[in-house]
Amino acid sequence: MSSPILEVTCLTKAYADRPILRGVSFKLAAGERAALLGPSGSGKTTLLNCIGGVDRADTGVVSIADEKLHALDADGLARVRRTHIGTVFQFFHLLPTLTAAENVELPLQLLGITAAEREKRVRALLERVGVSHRASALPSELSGGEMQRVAIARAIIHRPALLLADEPTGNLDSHTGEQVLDLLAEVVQESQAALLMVTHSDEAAKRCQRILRMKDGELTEA
Ligand SMILES: Nc1ncnc2c1ncn2[C@@H]1O[C@H](COP(=O)(O)OP(=O)(O)OP(=O)(O)O)[C@@H](O)[C@H]1O
Repeated sequence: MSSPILEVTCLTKAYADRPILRGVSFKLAAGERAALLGPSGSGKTTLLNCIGGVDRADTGVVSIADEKLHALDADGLARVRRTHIGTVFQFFHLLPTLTAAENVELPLQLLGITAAEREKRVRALLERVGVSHRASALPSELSGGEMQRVAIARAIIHRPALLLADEPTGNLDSHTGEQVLDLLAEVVQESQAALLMVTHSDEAAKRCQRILRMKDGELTEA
């Protein structure tokens, strides 16, 4: 069997001596979609941040596409994040002074992809996520659903192995949220990325094959 895209082993993290993650272990394979559920304050975002290289775990191992995060310096971590990880946030986090197309293009610029190739891929992906007619719009001119479609395109444009989503529908009405969830599931399926999605939404969890639950710093699988 091929090695997992994401392997988390015995991860621990404390804030001011208060344990938040108490030995979290799980694996995700290519094409797998996992919902991460749990009460507020149970450590879901902390876990996502340690996996995404935004925060460092105290002990334990996060391995993404066979790269062990704790062994990397800041440059190495930035490289792994640019290459292997895409992230979708609740509040979209689009850069306000860039157009939709420029936001989506950004990860490819960071990877040094040529302008011609960037333009081709951005155009095709905006088409795929249903916002090609809004390519020249600034984020402030987009609806919430359009912003999240653009953000999803930005998260997958560089074909990452791992997609992290933190409450991707938390700021959308339920109908728009369901459309965005369908899109997210489809693009993950098409790209065979692994998806780890923090959510409080049953609708979001339904679209995942695996349900992981955080409780008191420990992870269990339903
Ligand atoms: N930088 C930090 N410094 C200190 N404590 C923190 C920090 N970040 C998070 N915490 C605490 O760690 C605990 C877990 O937070 P986390 O955001 O991971 O929970 P969560 O499960 O994602 O919650 P929610 O569902 O409300 O977003 C909380 O009690 C939070 O206050």
